[in-house]
Amino acid sequence: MSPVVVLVAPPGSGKSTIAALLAERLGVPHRDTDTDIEAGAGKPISDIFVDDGEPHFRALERAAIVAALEGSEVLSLGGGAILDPDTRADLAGHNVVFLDVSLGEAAKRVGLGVARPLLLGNVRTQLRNLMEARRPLYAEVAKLTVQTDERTPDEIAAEIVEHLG
Ligand SMILES: Nc1ncnc2c1ncn2[C@@H]1O[C@H](COP(=O)(O)OP(=O)(O)O)[C@@H](O)[C@H]1O
Ligand SMILES: O=C(O)C1=C[C@@H](OP(=O)(O)O)[C@@H](O)[C@H](O)C1
Ligand SMILES: [Mg+2]
Repeated sequence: MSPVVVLVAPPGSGKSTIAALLAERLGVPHRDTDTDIEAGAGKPISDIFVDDGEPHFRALERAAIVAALEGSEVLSLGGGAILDPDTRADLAGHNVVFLDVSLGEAAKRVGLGVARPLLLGNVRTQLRNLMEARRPLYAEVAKLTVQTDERTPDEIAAEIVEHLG
């Protein structure tokens, strides 16, 4: 088995939102590795970062991805999933879509909450650094890139469904 489609991209691009919509349209379940990690750890990602540190979160994330790639859902990953070279290699055989987003739009969408611990402090600066460093990695794993600025989640989901045939 293999996921119907796997969404990768920076925080605020809309991975979790678009994956849920896609799943609804395609009549298959939605799976989000961040949700799986939180369920397994019994606490939110922000607490995992504070209590156990980022390396521990990345280890949980890697395990969640290995398990999810065995499934057949619409899959949304966390923004940093592609930092792991083994994950990038594993994604090679999958239907991976990169949801592209500008810095300004991503910053607007994530807001100032504590749910994304890597963005704490100056959200815009953190996001810019992270997007610059990761852009080549998203592009490397993606079979399709979809622009999300000034488009509704419904429009984006429709474009992806069209490409899936
Ligand atoms: N195309 C879009 N236009 C406007 N807002 C969006 C769009 N896609 C997602 N959002 C909003 O942006 C925020 C982040 O979306 P989310 O799906 O959590 O992103 P990710 O999982 O990539 O971090 C949510 O509040 C969501 O409703
Ligand atoms: O970019 C990252 O490294 C992260 C993105 C988050 O997911 P979203 O991209 O869904 O916000 C979440 O996995 C964690 O806070 C780390
Ligand atoms: Mg998400």
